[in-house]
Amino acid sequence: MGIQIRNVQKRFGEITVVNGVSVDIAEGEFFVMLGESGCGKTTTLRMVAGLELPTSGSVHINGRDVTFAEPRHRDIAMAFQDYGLYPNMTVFENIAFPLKIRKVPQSDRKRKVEETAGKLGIADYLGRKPFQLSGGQRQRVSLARALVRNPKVFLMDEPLSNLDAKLRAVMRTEIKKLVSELGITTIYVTHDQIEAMSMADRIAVMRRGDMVQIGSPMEIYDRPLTRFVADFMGSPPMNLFPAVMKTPGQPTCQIQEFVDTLPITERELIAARLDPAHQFTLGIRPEHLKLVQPGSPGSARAVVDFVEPLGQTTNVYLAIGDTRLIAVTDRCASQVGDVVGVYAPPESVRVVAN
Ligand SMILES: Nc1ncnc2c1ncn2[C@@H]1O[C@H](COP(=O)(O)OP(=O)(O)OP(=O)(O)O)[C@@H](O)[C@H]1O
Repeated sequence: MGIQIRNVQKRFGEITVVNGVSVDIAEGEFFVMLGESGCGKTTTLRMVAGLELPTSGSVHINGRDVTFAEPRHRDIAMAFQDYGLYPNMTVFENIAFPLKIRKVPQSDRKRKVEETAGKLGIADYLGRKPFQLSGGQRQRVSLARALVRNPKVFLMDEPLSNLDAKLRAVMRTEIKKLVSELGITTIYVTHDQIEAMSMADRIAVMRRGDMVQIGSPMEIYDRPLTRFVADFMGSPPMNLFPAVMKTPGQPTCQIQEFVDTLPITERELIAARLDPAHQFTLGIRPEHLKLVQPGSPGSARAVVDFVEPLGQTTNVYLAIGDTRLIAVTDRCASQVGDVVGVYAPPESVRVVAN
């Protein structure tokens, strides 16, 4: 049950845009495909929807091979960035439309429309036309229309990207709550890492037609496997430093103080996985760096380059020689030009493939 995507590849002429992607999405799971523009997430979603046929590979939905099935035979609902509402129909008629074409009796239709509109907080607008609604209300109507017939699978492509930041935050919580309550298997496409982190049970980070890492939001945030993922997830991004293994188990890095404090398990990992002289990257999240007295044991001397107070936290931009890094701290007394110590707790230092 759920969705199985097996070795799905898509070529448009000479260009391969999806590169043999495989993933099992569990029943009721909220699965997010996250990546930059053009990485193939929409194309992958469209192949699950049946709007695009794979060049090779297969898609199973709830145990059935639907690789070449028409979209309407897949028992899926879809919501996109442009709401796709019928402008001449009222909100009621828009939401009722999928029930009408499935010949659901009129009395059931009314009940289901009112129930779904209630869940999405648009019960008061059923008599209006789409042009009489705000963007957020229109998106709610579009979601109601998708959900009204209790689909098993819900596919969403950047449904919130036309909304302002505050409304996006509200809507992402609402969507997540609603689809979890209804137990619908969901694939959600976005380029917004905050949306992905806050909504997903699992995220697939996509790059150039591949799913480069799949895991829970915190797994991906805490243990990015590659430099690309480390850089992509997190704002401000992870501090990344080139490192090299000159002697097995003894890495050297631009900021040697951080490497010297690496716990032994990380050293073993490095020693086991990488050849001497092999380049890799060390990563440290900005919130894990600590500002300490200059000269404190295990710390590196840094100059404060810029201080960016954000209210709850402060971004402190630092320079250690030519190396730039960012620390996120609570309130920060440091001023531009101050010399501080920067300490990276060993357990927070990550070894990342280039
Ligand atoms: N019908 C098509 N013919 C040729 N190339 C296409 C076609 N559809 C998509 N592409 C190309 O495939 C690549 C992946 O597109 P896709 O829409 O899947 O990316 P995406 O990750 O969803 O990006 P975005 O966030 O911008 O929508 C892009 O380079 C795009 O130009």
